[in-house]
Amino acid sequence: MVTERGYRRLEEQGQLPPGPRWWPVVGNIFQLGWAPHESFAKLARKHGPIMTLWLGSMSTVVISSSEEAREMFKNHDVVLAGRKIYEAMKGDYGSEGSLITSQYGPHWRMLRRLSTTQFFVTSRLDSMQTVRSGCIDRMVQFIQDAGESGTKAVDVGRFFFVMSFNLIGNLMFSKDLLDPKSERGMQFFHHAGKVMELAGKPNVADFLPLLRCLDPQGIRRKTQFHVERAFEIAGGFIKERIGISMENGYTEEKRKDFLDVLLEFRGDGVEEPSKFSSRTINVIVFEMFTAGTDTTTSTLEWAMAELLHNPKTLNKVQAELRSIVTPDKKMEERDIENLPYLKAVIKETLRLHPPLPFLVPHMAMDSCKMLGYYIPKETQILVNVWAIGRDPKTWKDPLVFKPERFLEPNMVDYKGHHFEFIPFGSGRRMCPAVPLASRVLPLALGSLLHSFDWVLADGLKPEDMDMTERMGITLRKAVPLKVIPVPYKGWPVFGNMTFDLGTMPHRTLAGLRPKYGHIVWLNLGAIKTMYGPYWRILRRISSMELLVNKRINDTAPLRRKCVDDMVRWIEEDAAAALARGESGEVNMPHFLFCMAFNLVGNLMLSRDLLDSQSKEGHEFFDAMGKIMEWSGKPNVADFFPFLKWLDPQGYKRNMVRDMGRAMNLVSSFVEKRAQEGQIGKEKEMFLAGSETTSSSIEWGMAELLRNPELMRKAREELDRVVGPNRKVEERDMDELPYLQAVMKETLRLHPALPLLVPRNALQDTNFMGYLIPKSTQVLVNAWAIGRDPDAWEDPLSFKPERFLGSNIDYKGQNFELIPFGSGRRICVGVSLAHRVVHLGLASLLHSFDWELDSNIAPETIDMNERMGITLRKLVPLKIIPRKRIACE
Ligand code: HEM
Repeated sequence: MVTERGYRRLEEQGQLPPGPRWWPVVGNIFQLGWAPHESFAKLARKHGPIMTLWLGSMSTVVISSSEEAREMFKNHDVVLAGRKIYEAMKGDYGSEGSLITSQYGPHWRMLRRLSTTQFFVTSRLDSMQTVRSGCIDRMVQFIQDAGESGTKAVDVGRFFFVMSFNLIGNLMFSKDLLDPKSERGMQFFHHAGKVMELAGKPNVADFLPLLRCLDPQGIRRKTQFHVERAFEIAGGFIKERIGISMENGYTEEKRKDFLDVLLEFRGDGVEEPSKFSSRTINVIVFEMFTAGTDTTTSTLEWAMAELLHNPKTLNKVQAELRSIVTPDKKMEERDIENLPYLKAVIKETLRLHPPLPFLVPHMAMDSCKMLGYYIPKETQILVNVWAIGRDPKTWKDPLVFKPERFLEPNMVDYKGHHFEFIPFGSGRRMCPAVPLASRVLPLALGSLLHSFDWVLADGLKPEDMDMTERMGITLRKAVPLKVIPVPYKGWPVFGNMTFDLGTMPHRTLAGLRPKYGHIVWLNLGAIKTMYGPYWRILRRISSMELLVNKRINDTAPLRRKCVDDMVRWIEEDAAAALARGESGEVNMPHFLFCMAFNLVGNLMLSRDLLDSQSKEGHEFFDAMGKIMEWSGKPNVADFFPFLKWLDPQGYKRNMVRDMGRAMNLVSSFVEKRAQEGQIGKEKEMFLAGSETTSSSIEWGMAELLRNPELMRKAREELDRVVGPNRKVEERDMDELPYLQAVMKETLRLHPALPLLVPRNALQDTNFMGYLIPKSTQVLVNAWAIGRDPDAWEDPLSFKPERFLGSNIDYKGQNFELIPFGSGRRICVGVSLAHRVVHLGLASLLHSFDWELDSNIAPETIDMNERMGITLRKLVPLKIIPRKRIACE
């Protein structure tokens, strides 16, 4: 065997892996620092990914890159499968019964086989599923009680610890140890906790053999004391269990726990004992607690901390969860496979915060050669998985918490084959409990994210969170995470839903953007369409084939006629009002709507349908106004199908009535004037096409009236191009860039369909790194996009000039301006609408001077919006037309 002095000579000769200079006696101990994983990573940058350190007299090789780890586990796994036993682990109880601390050999093999074939085997884990979900349910309940319904901060780490402890307790003895009623359980918890605390303390006796017998910090003595107490208690549980099983005998139906497995074990009596002594059982039991609780707790606490530190990610993982597990249900283990993002969150947590940053220290069972270096027998081997998980050579933006990286196809997992990500180790000594951890970690985290919304305590901002690490038995968060759990009630709470939407959904949704980013997930209940039947109407028009270009070109004279009619009606209406001694104000939306409606009627049926003076015209307009009112109110029955027949707010009744009125009128026009029998979709087309065009012209007029200087410019351009002696024609449009800019600016600020027409995801889609599950309704907030300060300078000002000399238009190619949508489902009426809005607005400006009532100053024109079928002006624009001499 090589002596210590011998090792050092070998190092000097360059046969041992290189390393920093060491001091006599203490070696490199002073370079350990408070965060050895970090200090070692720093040293490795200088001395290489396989490096020798002297911890006192303990020669240590540190592996710090995936390539070196691959070499170790692939080619030297057996010889490096020993365990370095620390002082605290040594005791009278020895390492005889322990899987973690036993050296590689027959005893270890027997225990390991027991673990993999009995404890963590799928069939046993499946049969104990209810045990796990029970522990997690109790944790949710404890947190709910402690959080006092969303007002009080809780230390989540403590709850995770209790849950993991009880979980192991149940796996071992079918017993909740941490039950206030079980005093012995609480004592066991106390002593086990102390042992873990002591094991995490650096012990000088490990590094300086001379001091070993002195046990200078008393760590060994104290550890032994607590281990003994814990063993006594566990021994009591075991005895009781043996008593019970003698009394009752085991029946086949009884679910076996780990203790049953240990008690029933019968070995060959040669390489393995014929049966386990109670001491061995005690050691194995105790070891499961030490191995399982702190690792699970630390991972879950870090996962929560990272999510709160990255609210968008939190939002995203909750969205995924709540789309897969409805709020009235509990998350179950079988849901995990449908929650790829949640699994990715767990992996990303383990990448950045492996609970055992050096694995459990390995030891060379014999001397060997690795990567050309000599590794003497009994060298301690530390694999710095913390540094490997943050290696910039392997990981892009290694310090950023980005679960998306694990969503890519063929991405790595932690099963020990991808050496860039080995939080559970690899090879023979790899953690045997991976199958258990893969179930518990996502279930525990997912259940908490599903049951509660989480708010940081004391108004702490995510970016101000302290994310420092503290090294104990595992790598924990230095400052315990304090968060307020707000019970999540999901969509059955109507208040929540109404808040989500409001009567101005585009504004509400835009308001969520600063907090949640550009893609926001909302759970709007069970339905797929947000505004019930009206959106469906609009959706249909976009798939109709009626608006083909050729037809539009051929029908220019019809539009001209409809616009002329409008001008004439306005003139007559104003004259009649003046004759009645009124101011001559006309209700613009009424005439605009009639114009647009007739236009569609003419296009489709070659008939005028409305006459502004007719009784039907007024009745129709009134019904339309009512529909707008009803459709502007969110209807709970649209979100909750089971409420449909109740029609709780009576909206549906009213809507059906008014919709019926409008539809009947349309049908009667159609039948009367066109003698057409079956008209289905076309009826809807009338409403949708008329609404969008007329509301756009109304907004354009309103904006120009508010900005007289802009009105003057638009007028000047018209006078110059068209002149006083003829009407505006569609062919003039190319010569009217300012008018076009006015219309673009109007559609930017006031898109008629602010959320476009909702789309449905036809299949699960990965969209910009987010999972959009099949059937999700996708709303594009064109209104918010048009007002985005990142895309538009001074976005809230009406400035047509911004479009002069620019190529931006609304044909679906410039995504900052998409009032008609884009892509396959872009409004099929875009060319028609383009012509109608320009012709309509131009004719109105060219035919009349417009005056406001003398009490109203331009800048005080009410520009509030109202959401109906389209986004209308809340207060209908009423203005006085004065026929322009120029237009005679
Ligand atoms: C987040 C959860 C967990 C992580 C990250 C983790 C990680 C690890 C690591 C890194 C090792 C050492 C591998 C090596 O030395 O090469 C290990 C070993 C071990 N783990 Fe886990 N573990 C977790 C949960 C558990 C649980 C829940 C249990 C038991 C209930 C458990 C039982 C063990 C045992 C018995 C060993 C020793 C294996 C041996 O030496 O052969 N672990 N674990």
